[in-house]
Amino acid sequence: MRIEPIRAAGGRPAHIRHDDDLISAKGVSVVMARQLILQNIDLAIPKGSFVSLIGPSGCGKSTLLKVLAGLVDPTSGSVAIAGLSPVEAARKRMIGLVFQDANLLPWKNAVDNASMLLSIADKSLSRAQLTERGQEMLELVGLGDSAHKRPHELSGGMRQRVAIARALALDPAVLLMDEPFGALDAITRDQMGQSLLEIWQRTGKTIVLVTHSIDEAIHLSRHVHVLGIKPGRITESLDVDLPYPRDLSVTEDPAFVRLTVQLRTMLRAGHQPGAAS
Ligand SMILES: Nc1ncnc2c1ncn2[C@@H]1O[C@H](COP(=O)(O)OP(=O)(O)OP(=O)(O)O)[C@@H](O)[C@H]1O
Repeated sequence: MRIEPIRAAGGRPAHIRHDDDLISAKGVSVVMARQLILQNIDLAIPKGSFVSLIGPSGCGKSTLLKVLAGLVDPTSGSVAIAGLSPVEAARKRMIGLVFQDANLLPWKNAVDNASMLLSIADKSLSRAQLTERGQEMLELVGLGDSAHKRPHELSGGMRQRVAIARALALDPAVLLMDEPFGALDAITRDQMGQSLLEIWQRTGKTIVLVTHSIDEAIHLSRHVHVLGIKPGRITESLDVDLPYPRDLSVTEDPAFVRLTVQLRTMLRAGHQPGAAS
C-alpha cells in the first residue's frame, strides 16, 4: 500500500457518473422475509471518495453496505466494484470491512490481530512478513506502541483502531464501515473520526461509512447520501464542499453549521415512511 502525505482532495457532485467511479449500484432492490427493505438504489461512488450513508434506524443502511460487500445479493439491480461483482471484488481482497464491534481474537496481541485476515488470505507470507505488515498498519492507525497488548488491555477506541488496521492490512481499494465508532464516547469518537480522515488522506482508499451522526457525516465526508424508511431508498444527497484537510475546528465553521442544518432537514423528511424522494 502506498501511504501518501496528507493532501487536499477534490470532488464533484455525487449524482454524476464518471469513468473514475469505483462503486456503482444500479436499481438495487432487496426483499427479505417478504419485505421490501431497499428500493431502487442508485449510487455512484468515485475512486478515492469518502461517502457517508445516514438515515433512520431500520432504513436499510447496513443492508446496503452488505450488498456492496457481496454479503447480501440484491433481489434486482446490480452492483459493480471496479467492474467486478462484489463477490469477485471481495475474493480479490478489494474490500475491507469494519463493524461496530471490533471482534478481535482475545488470545492474540494487537499486531497478530492486525495481520490476522492477511494471514488467512495469503498463506505464502512468513510470520516475520505478517508481523512487519501488522506493525506497519498499527503505526498507520496510531497504535505502533501497543503491538504486544491483548484486546483486554486496549480501550474500545484502541480496539477499533486494530480493527481498522486489520482491514487495511489487506490493502483493499474500498473500506466499508458500519457504525465503527457507534459504541465510543463523544470525545473518543471525534478523535477516531479525525484519525480516519488522516488515514483516508494518506492511503487514498475509497471509504463508505454508515453513521447516525450528522456531525460525523459532515466532518468526514465528501458526499452524504440520506436514506429514507419503508422502503429504504436514497431520498437526498448532499455534497460537503468544505476543503480538506479538515480538523475538528471545522465543526465551528459557519459553513459546517449550515450543512448540519441542511442534513438534519433532509433526515427529518426521510423519517416519514414512503416520503417522496
Ligand atoms: N436477514 C434479514 N431478514 C429479514 N429482515 C432483515 C434481515 N436483515 C435486516 N432485515 C430488516 O431490514 C431492515 C433494515 O435493516 P438494517 O439493519 O439494514 O437497517 P439499518 O438502517 O442499518 O438500521 P440501524 O441504523 O438500526 O442499524 C430492518 O427492518 C430489518 O429488520
